[in-house]
Amino acid sequence: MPRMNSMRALLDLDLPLIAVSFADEDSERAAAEARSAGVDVAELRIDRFARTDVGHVREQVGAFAGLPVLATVRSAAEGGGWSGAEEARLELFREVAPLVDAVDVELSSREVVADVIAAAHAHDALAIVSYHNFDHTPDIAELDRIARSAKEAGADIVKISTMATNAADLKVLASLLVNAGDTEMIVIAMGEIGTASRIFFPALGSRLTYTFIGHQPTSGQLDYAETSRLIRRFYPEYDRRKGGVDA
Ligand SMILES: O=C1C[C@@](O)(C(=O)O)C[C@@H](O)[C@@H]1O
Repeated sequence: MPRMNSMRALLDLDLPLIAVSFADEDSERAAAEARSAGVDVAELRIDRFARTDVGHVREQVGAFAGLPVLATVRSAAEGGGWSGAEEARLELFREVAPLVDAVDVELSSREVVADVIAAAHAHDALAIVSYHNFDHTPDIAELDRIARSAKEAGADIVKISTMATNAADLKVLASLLVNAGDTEMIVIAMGEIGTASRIFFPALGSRLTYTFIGHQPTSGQLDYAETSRLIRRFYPEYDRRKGGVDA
């Protein structure tokens, strides 16, 4: 039976969307809180789970039923917690693809990226192809090249998340968004200087902003409550248009 991809339905509204990242701690409670708070997307950071056997991972995804779910198994090479074999990571992606709305795989994960995208597409899940740089923001030519490669690899959404160390970095990332053409993008400037990007890059077309409830995972992130307040403040359409989809 074809299933509805609820993240795609939200994206189609063309509004800023707010994700909260979760590991596998007390998922039933966390999911209930996310549902009642009106979180748009639950990002499951499977790479940060205490256990990654298939049964456990499926159960965790199940706990978030009713919310759009994005599955991430971030490689250690890009700042994630996955240091296991690539084959096992691919297997996890294949297991969750039929259960989730989107997956996030790094462009640099050359061994598995094509297969992860194919697994997502086989189940009508969106493929986010990502690039992270926790050290600096590369120049615009390099970022353009990365974004083009991710798109060519089959990304539905290209995600670029880099450390901003000065105002010029913010401008580089903003120009990437402004010149994205028909490439769907998520662009994040990490670090304290980048905090503004988490609220204002959606105005330039960034499709998702990442937040947390509880412990701050990445420098510069605002928590869900504050993000949600600011998004509502700056995007008056947010509540009005989303109402129809969430119901
Ligand atoms: O890559 C991203 C962006 C992020 O690192 C951030 O800085 O908001 C948070 C991660 O959970 C997510 O997968």
